Order: sequence, then structure tokens, then C-alpha cells
Amino acid sequence: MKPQDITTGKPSSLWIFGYGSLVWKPDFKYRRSQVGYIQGYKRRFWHGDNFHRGNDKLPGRVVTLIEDDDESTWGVAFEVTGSQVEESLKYLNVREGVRGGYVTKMVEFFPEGENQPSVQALVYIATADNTLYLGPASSEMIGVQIAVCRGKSGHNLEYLLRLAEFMRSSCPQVEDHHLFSIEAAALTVVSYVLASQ
Ligand SMILES: N[C@@H](CCC(=O)N[C@@H](CS)C(=O)NCC(=O)O)C(=O)O
Repeated sequence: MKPQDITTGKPSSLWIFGYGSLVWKPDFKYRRSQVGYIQGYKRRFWHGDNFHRGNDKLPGRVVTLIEDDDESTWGVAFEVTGSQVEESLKYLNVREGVRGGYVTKMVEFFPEGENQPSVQALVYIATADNTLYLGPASSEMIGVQIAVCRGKSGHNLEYLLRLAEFMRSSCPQVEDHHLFSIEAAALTVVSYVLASQ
């Protein structure tokens, strides 16, 4: 049973799981964070973004979670407590929901390390029926798209490279072929452009 504030009935603490921009840019106050994973999902650059990392003419590519019983996704869970709960949800509702097209779900989060108990965590997922959903494409195609897109939060390339950097530094044991093949494709495009100048 989640601890609740007896006056409001609202949760007095909550874990929020991030697996995309949230791992390197949570931008909300939290009590503590923990690297770990969730089971039954794979991370894919199959969601479009016409605000943060793209626009209506050139939508960027950002990550979402696709159900797959054989897979797991590594990221960071953030524990918010007291007033941080309402503040973080209010902020994420705009950043992820209104502007990003993500919906929320509760999942079981497994902190990395021996004998760490799992916790329930809130996660933001963009489902295939979302108007911004772009779906599968080759790593090369996704890499090209990311290399040329930018939005109000910055270049789509930054979004990709910071996520790849997080995985290398915080989850070195994880071989995320999807992420690193897209990173290689995007950097190839960038190197061609630089070489042609
Ligand atoms: N929900 C995922 C993905 C979040 C994500 O990348 N959301 C985009 C919205 S399209 C975002 O917040 N972008 C901010 C930015 O790119 O700086 C997570 O938990 O990290």
C-alpha cells in the first residue's frame, strides 16, 4: 500500500521512471534517483515529436516503449515526495502529455544492484494510436531523420546522443543495438555533411 497523505488521500511519495529525455533532463525536483529497469518493454525511436525536437513539417524521432515480454528497458527512476509529487506531475503532464502525446501507466521498477526490492513506478508511454506515432523504420532512416530535425528544446541529435551517453556511462552492461545503431547512422550523416563543407 503506497503511503498516502491522510488529509488529501494523495500519494505522499511516488516513483517516476524515465527512459528517454527524462534520464538526462528530468527538470523537476526529486528526493532521490536510482538506475534500474522495467520488464516487458523495449525502447524504440518510433514516436514522432513536433514540439521538443521537431516541428509539423519535420517531426523529430523520440523514444517510447513497445510491449515485448522478452525485453527490458533500462533508465532512471526518480522518487518524488510531499509537494514534489503534485509539482512533478503538473510539469510532466504538460511536457509529456500535452506537448509529447504520452500517456501514463504504472509498472514494476527493478533498481540495479543485489537484493534491491522492486517498486511501482509511473511511466509515460506513447502508444501506436497516438497521432504523433511514426512506427518502425530502419536505423539508417531514423538516423537521417534525427540528424536533420530540431525543435523548441533543441536538436534531435542532442536527444539521441545524450541518451546514448547515459546508457554507456550508467548501464555499460546493456547492449542496446537499436539505440547504438541509430546513433552510428546519425553520426555518419553528420560526418558526410561536415566533410562536404
Ligand atoms: N517518456 C520518456 C520519453 C520522454 C521524452 O523524451 N519526452 C519528450 C517529449 S516528446 C521530452 O520531454 N523532450 C524534452 C526534450 O527533448 O528536451 C521518458 O520517460 O524519458
